[in-house]
Amino acid sequence: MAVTAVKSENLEHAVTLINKAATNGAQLIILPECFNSPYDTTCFPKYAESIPGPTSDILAQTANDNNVYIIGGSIPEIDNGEVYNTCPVFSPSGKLLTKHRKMHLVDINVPGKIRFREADSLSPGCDFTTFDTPYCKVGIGVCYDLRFPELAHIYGEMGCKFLVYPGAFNMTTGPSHMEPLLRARAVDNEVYVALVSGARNETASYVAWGHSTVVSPWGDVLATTEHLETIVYCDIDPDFVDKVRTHLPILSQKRTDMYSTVVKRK
Ligand SMILES: NC(=O)CC(=O)C(=O)O
Repeated sequence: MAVTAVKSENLEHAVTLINKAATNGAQLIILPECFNSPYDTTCFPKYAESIPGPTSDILAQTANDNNVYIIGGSIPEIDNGEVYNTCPVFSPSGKLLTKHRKMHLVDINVPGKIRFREADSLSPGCDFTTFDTPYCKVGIGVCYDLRFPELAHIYGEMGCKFLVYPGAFNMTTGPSHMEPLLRARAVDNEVYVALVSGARNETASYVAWGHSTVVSPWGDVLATTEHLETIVYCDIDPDFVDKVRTHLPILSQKRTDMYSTVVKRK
């Protein structure tokens, strides 16, 4: 999705795209990171709103109108004076099922290329976020969360077969890192993984890499795109997760007598 600086335009446009995807048969629809605001630390406090709030009300109504799940990308959320980068999730009846506040905030400095520090205006989330669908359990991260294998592993342990990351990789990290990270999380945990990005806008302060992609539990790229706005469609087969796990039972072959991933806070 191409995102502009005008929130109302972004919301209207998101609804148009969701309606189109649903008309074409999508049952679970994912928006990109920061779909109602520029991805810019100076914008987050200005665009921030509560959840539930105006943006989440529109997504709830749109989910209900189309009878689809919506993973609402992310929006700057304000709560008790703190601003979070938050992904709200809606059921086909328009119920807010859960929300994921980006747990790992971007703090990168590649000299001469990119310096970006979300903590300049955001606070980190402290919750693991999953929800059930009739198809499978889904785990949510937001963009930089993809870089942390422990989170994906914990979601796998919680029973998720599909991990979804609304994201906005950039022109420095995206070309080298995004697809390998998606494929690694998929193969490590034998799950489907999707990252949904905003379209590239060369005039924005943060230029997104784009390339929204879905990867199978076997590590194959099932669907992807370039950097312009489009809708990427993909069929997910939760039974294929079981098949891969039977053929390559690595998850039960871990040497948990020697190491483990421990959840310290629920
Ligand atoms: N925008 C992000 O959260 C992540 C990113 O750009 C990167 O990990 O690189």
